Amino acid sequence: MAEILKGNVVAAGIKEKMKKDIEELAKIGKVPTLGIVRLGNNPDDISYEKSIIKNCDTIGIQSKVFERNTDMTTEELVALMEELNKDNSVSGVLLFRPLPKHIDETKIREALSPAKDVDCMHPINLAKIFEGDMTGFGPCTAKAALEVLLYNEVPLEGKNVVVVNRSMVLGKPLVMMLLEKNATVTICHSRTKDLHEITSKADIVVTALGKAKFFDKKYFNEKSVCIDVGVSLDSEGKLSGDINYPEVSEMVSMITPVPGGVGSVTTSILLSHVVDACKKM
Ligand SMILES: Nc1nc(=O)c2c([nH]1)NC[C@@H]1CN(c3ccc(C(=O)N[C@@H](CCC(=O)O)C(=O)O)cc3)C=[N+]21
Repeated sequence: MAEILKGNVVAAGIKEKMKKDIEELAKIGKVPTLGIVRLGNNPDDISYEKSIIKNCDTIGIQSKVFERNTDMTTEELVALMEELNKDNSVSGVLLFRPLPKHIDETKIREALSPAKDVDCMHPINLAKIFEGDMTGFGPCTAKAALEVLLYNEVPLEGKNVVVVNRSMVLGKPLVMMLLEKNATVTICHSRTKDLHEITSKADIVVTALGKAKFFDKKYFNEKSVCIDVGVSLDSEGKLSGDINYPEVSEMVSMITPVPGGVGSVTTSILLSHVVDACKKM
């Protein structure tokens, strides 16, 4: 049986530090506030939003949801970002991605002020990650996957890590963060041939496909450390990760569950960024 790497213990440490900061801010009349921009009703956006609002409420951070239709234009979304930049009652902004195909993501990324960019979509903040500077706002999901590995003292130096995701939200920045820890990294994606041949030879596999229960036993070995970042609904409508959990957890050495794994850490990291953004305002 694999060791189950739960997110709540990792998140608890992050929240503890945050609470002290929120108390200090309250003394000077400041309440950290997150603006959430959501286009449409993607299940993984909704799942993240629920987790964010629940955590904001318990920890004393304000959240404001800006819900818009998926047919919104690039210009309208740029205008919303500019409005939020000027809004002194908003400390940080999260825009759910991927965006609808007709939206020009480049323009949107540049529209948000880097100081409010708590999920690292502005090119300036991303560039820092690619230069090996981990001091700014990194992408929350990528940071969460790394935090789970660090908290559980999984060795990274010289290890083979395969990341199945090539997005700017997760795969590409995570690979840069792992390089900083001296891991040997491989990115796989939808056109990768014989994916299981590559993942089953790795020490650590990070999955983020958004295909419920896609990865079965043949993708892993007995020593595999499995970090499941996928969030989607299975055929019964239940929240599920990319990994066929019951089957795979019998075989590998460590695995994160969904829900209750990386997701809960992602939320805490996002909120800690909101607190940091508020401190600098
Ligand atoms: N710009 C951007 N950054 C993201 O980081 C991002 C995004 N867009 N789009 C959507 C995906 C999805 N995602 C989740 C994070 C946490 C949970 C989470 O905390 N889930 C809870 C369960 C919540 C429930 O029960 O519904 C858990 O895993 O325990 C879920 C999903 C981040 N994403």
